[in-house]
Amino acid sequence: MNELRVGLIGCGAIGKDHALRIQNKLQRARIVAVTDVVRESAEKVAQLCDCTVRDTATEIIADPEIDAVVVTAWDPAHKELVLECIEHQKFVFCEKPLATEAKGAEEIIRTEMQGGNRLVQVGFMRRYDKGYRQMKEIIDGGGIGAPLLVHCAHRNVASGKGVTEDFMITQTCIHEIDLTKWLVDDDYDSVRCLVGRTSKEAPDGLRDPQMALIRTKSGICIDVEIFLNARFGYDIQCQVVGERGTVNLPDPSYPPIRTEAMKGTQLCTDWSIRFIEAYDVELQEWIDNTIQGITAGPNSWDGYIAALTADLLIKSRDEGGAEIKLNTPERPVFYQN
Ligand SMILES: NC(=O)c1ccc[n+]([C@@H]2O[C@H](COP(=O)([O-])OP(=O)(O)OC[C@H]3O[C@@H](n4cnc5c(N)ncnc54)[C@H](O)[C@@H]3O)[C@@H](O)[C@H]2O)c1
Ligand SMILES: O[C@H]1[C@H](O)[C@@H](O)[C@H](O)[C@@H](O)[C@H]1O
Repeated sequence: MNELRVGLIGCGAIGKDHALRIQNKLQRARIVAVTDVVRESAEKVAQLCDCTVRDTATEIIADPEIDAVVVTAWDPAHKELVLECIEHQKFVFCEKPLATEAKGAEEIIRTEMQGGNRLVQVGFMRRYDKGYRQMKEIIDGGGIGAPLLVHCAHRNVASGKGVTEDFMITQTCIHEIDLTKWLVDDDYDSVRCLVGRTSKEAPDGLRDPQMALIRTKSGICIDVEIFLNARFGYDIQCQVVGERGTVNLPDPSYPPIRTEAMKGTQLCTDWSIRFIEAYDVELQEWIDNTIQGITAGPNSWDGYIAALTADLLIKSRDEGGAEIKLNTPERPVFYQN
């Protein structure tokens, strides 16, 4: 196969971005069809990509002329769409989270293993970001000694419409849940989630910010600030403290400006720009691997462990911040890269 024929399900913000990057920017793939429960959204993207619109997701997944599927529908739809892809033995790139609860992700790994072929990649794109990759290289090379602590902040300008407290964990913190495990190469042992004073900027019913605390099996302590209504910018921070030094995630580079007795640099205001290069690298690698019939990158097992961790963070938060043990199951050989 020289070119991957891709069908995309969910034509909202990231669906449109991914469709356009596959169509115009990346190599060896083409969007052939899109769908969305809101037909107008699919039509807009189809027009931009010069491809067809299908009435249902099944018409994409079951089409023998489509080699692989990109799922960019909203979180609660992921599980069923991925299961349907597995049923048709179709390669699928699913945006995070793989499922909104661990039991959904568990069903996916069971079905995928029964089918005998690894087909799923989960959109944990931070692993493809240059800054995080540089940090990992330094940590793995022993550049700061053994990691002891990880400090993360995940700040959005504003919570989107309909965002719930559970989404703060399953949709936002899920990035750090996957990322820090990968960064320090350790499994999680226990979690806590604390809620303190809520910002007046947060909408009613959303206790924002929240703080996730995770301890790994080797004893590394990780804190993650989740702040959806931080207002000042889209600000992603990460620092790993080791026995002999620290390493920080570099901020995106912008020219320093001096004006009106102030100096500074611009800040991003959303994820689509902050991680634009990571999305490009992630999807290009997915395309290249899929053409060869390989799945690499974050797989369903990573999606499952992330969902399990998220479930327990929510439970801890709802129980007033109690520490909860994880008892992570061993990664099956099937899911070892
Ligand atoms: N990796 C990242 O950094 C990143 C960034 C943004 C969004 N996401 C994830 O991507 C997904 C989409 O996010 P978004 O910001 O584009 O949201 P969005 O609300 O802008 O778009 C979601 C689209 O999916 C459609 N949809 C919902 N259920 C559907 C179904 N069953 N079949 C077909 N279409 C369906 C909606 O009509 C909407 O057009 C979410 O799961 C989100 O968590 C990931
Ligand atoms: O909080 C948002 C995150 O910062 C983004 O990276 C996306 O994952 C988006 O879906 C979340 O709502």
